[in-house]
Amino acid sequence: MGLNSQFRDLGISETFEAYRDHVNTEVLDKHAHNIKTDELSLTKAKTSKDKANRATVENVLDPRTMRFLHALTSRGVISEMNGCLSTGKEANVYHAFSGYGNGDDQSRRELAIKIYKTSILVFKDRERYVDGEFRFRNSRSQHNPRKMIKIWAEKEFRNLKRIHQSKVIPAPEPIEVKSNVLVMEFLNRGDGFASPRVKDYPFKDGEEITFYYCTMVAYIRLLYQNCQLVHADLSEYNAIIHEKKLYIIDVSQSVQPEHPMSLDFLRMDIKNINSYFERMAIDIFPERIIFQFVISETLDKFGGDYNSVDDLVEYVAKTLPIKCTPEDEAEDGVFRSLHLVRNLGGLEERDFDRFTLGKFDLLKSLISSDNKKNAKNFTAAEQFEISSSSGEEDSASDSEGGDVSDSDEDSGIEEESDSDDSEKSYYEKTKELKGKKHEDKDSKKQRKEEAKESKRERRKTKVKKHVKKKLVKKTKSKK
Ligand SMILES: Nc1ncnc2c1ncn2[C@@H]1O[C@H](COP(=O)(O)OP(=O)(O)OP(=O)(O)O)[C@@H](O)[C@H]1O
Ligand SMILES: [Mg+2]
Repeated sequence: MGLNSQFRDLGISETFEAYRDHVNTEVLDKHAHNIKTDELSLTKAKTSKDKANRATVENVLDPRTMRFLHALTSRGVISEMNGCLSTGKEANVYHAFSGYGNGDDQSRRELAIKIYKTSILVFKDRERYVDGEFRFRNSRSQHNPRKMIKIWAEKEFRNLKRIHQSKVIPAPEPIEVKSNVLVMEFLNRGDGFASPRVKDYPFKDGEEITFYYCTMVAYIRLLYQNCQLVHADLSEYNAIIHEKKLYIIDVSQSVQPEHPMSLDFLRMDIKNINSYFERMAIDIFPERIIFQFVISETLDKFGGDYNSVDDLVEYVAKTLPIKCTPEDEAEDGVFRSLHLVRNLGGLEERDFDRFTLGKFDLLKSLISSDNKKNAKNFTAAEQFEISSSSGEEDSASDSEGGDVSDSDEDSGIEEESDSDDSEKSYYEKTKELKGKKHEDKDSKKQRKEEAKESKRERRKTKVKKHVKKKLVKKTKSKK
């Protein structure tokens, strides 16, 4: 079955011209009652014209969008517009052709056209992805949804371009962007159908599933390290298997690592990918371990090429430990609830509350193998904040020479606490057991005494909570 019949089944098989006429008629029919045909009043006429121009069909094809499509046709970017491949919450994706040849003509090419919906509601929660993006600092128009959508389409175009040009991760080639219309390469299965999403791919066996899982994990790292991006909506729906290769799509919401929420998005991506592959009944890796694998600049015992997908996939498959025990699950549970803070700029008031509840962690304590290096990366002011807000972390490294697992264990989880062991979370306890299981009674006692003493000392010079808040506010307002 060819594309045309595929689209016929969808009820759409018109060429672009016919399609446009059809759509325009629909718009007229739908909004005829709004268009005044009686006596002309200048102000009223203006309103009516405005309404008709903004009326949308399927939330996508409003007359403005049709004009952009027409402009792309006039410029030869699109020669023929076909049916709809996907109607989503935020965008519809259409199939189209460029060029006029009949198969053997090189210029004839299949395209995927993603048209962002111009309805306002859907885009409401999207600001958080654009907010905090350095690249979009001047172009944010959060009060104008149409401008917002334009930014959104441009963002997807730029992100796609970045990924495509990196040549390390396959992605559809971006071709054009015009307002809310994005033109890109169409990933074709070869028989007229779009290549399947991971969700729909008919995997042969567990080995094949594991291969794509490890590839996905390697891609998350490459996206972060090479493309400087966190996908932020990664799932089995937003990856396509095309010619046996995994392609990443739908990158409009992707952010750079500097984005204040990038680490939260990264953690969410890892969770989504893990939960899909877990359902596919293969062994998966702990989320925290994948997180660490993604953000660590260098990898332990890695002799391969950091730009090579194959080398990274091999490393992932051979090196990352399998998630198998209830403790692993518990650790991931805590990992998901940690508030990830990259630096002072990301500190919020709620951090202090979370901190006292034991849910606070700092990036540097999350990635144990990068601990020392990251600690050095904090500026003096940041160090001050960190030490004043996470006393235990410092006391641990003071008293124990900054030993990696120890500072990890004590990473500021009980700031104000005179809390005893019973108040500690399951996670802290298991971590402690793991880190200190070879310690004898006396040295344990001594270590605890030292820690208590150092806590006592620290309390004497402790910065009060309200002072800390003020300090953070000051730092923020300086930015
Ligand atoms: N370049 C492409 N080639 C082939 N198929 C594509 C291409 N781009 C998108 N698709 C198909 O269209 C679907 C929707 O695309 P995409 O994920 O980019 O839109 P979306 O923003 O997720 O829409 P929504 O989230 O609202 O569902 C994909 O799942 C995929 O099946
Ligand atoms: Mg999608």
